[in-house]
Amino acid sequence: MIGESQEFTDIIEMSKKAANFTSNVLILGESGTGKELFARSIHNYNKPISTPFIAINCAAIPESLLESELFGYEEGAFTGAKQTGKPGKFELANGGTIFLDEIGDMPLHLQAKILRVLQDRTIERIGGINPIPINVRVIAATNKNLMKMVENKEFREDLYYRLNVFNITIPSLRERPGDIPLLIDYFLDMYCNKFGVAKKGIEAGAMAILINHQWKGNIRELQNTIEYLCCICEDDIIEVENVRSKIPLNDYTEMVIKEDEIIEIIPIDELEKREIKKALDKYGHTTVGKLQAAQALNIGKSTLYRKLKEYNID
Ligand SMILES: Nc1ncnc2c1ncn2[C@@H]1O[C@H](COP(=O)(O)OP(=O)(O)OP(=O)(O)O)[C@@H](O)[C@H]1O
Repeated sequence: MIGESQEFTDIIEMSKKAANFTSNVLILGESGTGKELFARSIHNYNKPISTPFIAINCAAIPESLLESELFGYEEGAFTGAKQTGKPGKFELANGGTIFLDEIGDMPLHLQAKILRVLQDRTIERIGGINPIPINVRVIAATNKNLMKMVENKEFREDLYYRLNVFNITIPSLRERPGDIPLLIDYFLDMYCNKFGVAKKGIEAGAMAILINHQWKGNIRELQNTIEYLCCICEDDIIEVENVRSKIPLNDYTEMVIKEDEIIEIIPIDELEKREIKKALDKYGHTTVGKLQAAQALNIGKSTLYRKLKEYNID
């Protein structure tokens, strides 16, 4: 997990605390901020590898199937039910963690059922008659404003408080721009390694655009951008032009790049070489031209000849 900003280290500390208990955790944050990564990390911390972690995306499953996915069903519970019945995600997560992703999309009638599971610590398969005891920790996540949903009666208040024992609110990337260079370095390493090329560097201007971009898709968008840059940049250094092909400049980044160009530092020998070439272009490469060039540069003729040799000019 990459990040050194105060905002990030604070939630890492909170996650470590949560990981030491089996209390429920609610992870909030915009899309792509790392909610699933946090959920998996909280689950994995200090636990045997065999402890189950079962994830379900409540927004990706049609409402009609969600109930049977969560709670399972008994043989012949409904038309199309498998002969043998099927355990639900809660049962599969027994002894471990169920990760309810996009909990804000959970229909109200299923919210009531989940609340019952958390209170009674038992589940009932659809069509089943015997409650099955379960011991599961719930980690739920959403990018919706759950508190507002509670106010609007779209999310059950009692379930909200049951889930919100530990609250991890992940700040957006815009709120912690200091972490962007670290993440860029991490993803450059990852993708250059994956594509079997030497690790690429990044020009200061290109870095300025990336740091100042709005990153509405957060770390996921940054990750995809770095993957793209590793693919299209054929040189060792990712330049402004490469980044511009993906991220349009805004007024601010345009200004930052201009400033960067203005204060570009040129090594002294490079500067000397450029000025000598300029003088020779002006006066010509003849003996007389070289004499005039040396005078214009305010150096002796023999110094000019020495430098021509040193810089391999002429
Ligand atoms: N701190 C981090 N360090 C390194 N990689 C990260 C970090 N946070 C997130 N990522 C990476 O960013 C991508 C998106 O993360 P993840 O899927 O956990 O976000 P999410 O908030 O669950 O997204 P969504 O809301 O869309 O489900 C993943 O590839 C994840 O590995």
